[in-house]
Amino acid sequence: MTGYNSNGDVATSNANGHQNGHNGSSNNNGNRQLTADYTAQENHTNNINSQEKIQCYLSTEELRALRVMNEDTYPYEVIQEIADFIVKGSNMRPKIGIICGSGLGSLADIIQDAKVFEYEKIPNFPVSTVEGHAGKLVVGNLEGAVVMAMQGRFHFYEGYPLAKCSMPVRVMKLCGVEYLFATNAAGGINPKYSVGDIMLMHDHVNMLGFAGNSPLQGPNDPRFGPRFPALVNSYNKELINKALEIGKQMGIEANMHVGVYSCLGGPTYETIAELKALRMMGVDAVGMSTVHEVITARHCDMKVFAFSLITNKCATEYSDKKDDEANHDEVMAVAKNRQKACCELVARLIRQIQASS
Ligand SMILES: O=P(O)(O)O[C@H]1O[C@H](CO)[C@@H](O)[C@H]1O
Ligand code: HPA
Repeated sequence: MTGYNSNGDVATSNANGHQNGHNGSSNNNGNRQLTADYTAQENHTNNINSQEKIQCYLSTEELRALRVMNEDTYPYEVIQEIADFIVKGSNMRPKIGIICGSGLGSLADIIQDAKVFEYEKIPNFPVSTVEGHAGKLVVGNLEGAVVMAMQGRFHFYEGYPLAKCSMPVRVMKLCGVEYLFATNAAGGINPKYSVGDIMLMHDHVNMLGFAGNSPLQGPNDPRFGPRFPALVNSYNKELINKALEIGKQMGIEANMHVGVYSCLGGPTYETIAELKALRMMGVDAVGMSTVHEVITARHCDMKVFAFSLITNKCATEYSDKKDDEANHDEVMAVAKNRQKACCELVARLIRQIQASS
C-alpha cells in the first residue's frame, strides 16, 4: 500500500503495515549497476521492506519502476491525493491535458509560466523508462488556457498494467481537465501516408482489448464512470474538423489525414503478416500507446482529440530492404523534425477552444 507523507515524499508500507519513507531522490544518470542484492541496495537508500530479493542489473529508475509496478491499482482516493498535490503545487486548475508522444516532448516546452513536476517527485506516480519520454509533468498557460502536459507516457511494454499506464488521465480528470489531447508517434500502414504526415485519429482498433486486456479491468468505481462505457463517438468530431481547418490555414492539409490507429503491446515492431492483417482490418497507423488513455478518458467523460505523427512507413510486403525495419532512433528523429508543426497545431486548436468557451 502506498500514500504520501506531509513532505510529499512517497511513503510505502510493507505487508506488516510499517511505513517506509522514500525521498524520491533517485539519481537520474541512468547508470546501470549490478544490484546483485536488490534488497541490500534498497535497504541502504530507501529503507524498504527486506522481504523482496531480486538479483538483477537495473538502474535506479528501473528499480523504482519495478517497485511502483508491483503496487496495487489506484483507488479513487489515491488519485485524488495525486491531483491535489498537483493543483496545490502549481496553484493552477488545468482545463486541457496533453500527453506528448515519443520525441514530441517539445509540446510542453511552449507552455508559459510553467510549474514542472518530475514524475519521481510526484507521490505514487510511475516513472518513464523510454527514451524520448522525459518524465515530467508541466502545468502552465498555453494560448489562454491552463494546461497540464505529460512529457512522457507509460507503455504496457514497460511492464505497467494498462490501468497504471492510463492512471494519469484520471489524475487529469480530478485536477479539472475537460479535454484530453493525446499524441503519439506511429508507423504508417495506409500506403497513402508519408513520413512526417499527421493523422488525426477518428477511431481505433484495440488489439490489446481483443486479447482481453483493458485499463478498466477490475472493479468499476462509478465516481469515474459506468461499468460498460460506449466508445462509438470517442474522438470529438468538432475538434477533428477544427484541426482540419487549422491544417489548411497552416498549409499542411496535403500532409494531414483522418484515420484509424491501433495499439499493439510492443516493444517489438510488427511483422509483415501482422501489418497486412492490420491493414485488412482498416488500420491506417500503428503504435504502442494512446488507446488505453482514450478509453480511460472517455470512461470519465472527457472530450478527446488525438493524433499520430507518422514517423515511419510500415512495409506490408516482404523484401530484403533494411529500410523496412522500424527503429526508435528514426522515430525520434522524425518527431524532432516535425515538432514545430505539431506544436502549432496543438496551440492553434487550444486557442480556438478558448475562443469558443
Ligand atoms: O506512442 P508513443 O509513446 O509516441 O511511442 C511510440 O514510439 C515507440 C516506438 O518507437 C513506442 O513507444 C510507440 O508507442
Ligand atoms: O511502426 C511502428 N510500430 C509500432 N509503434 C510505432 N511507433 C512508431 N512507429 C511505430
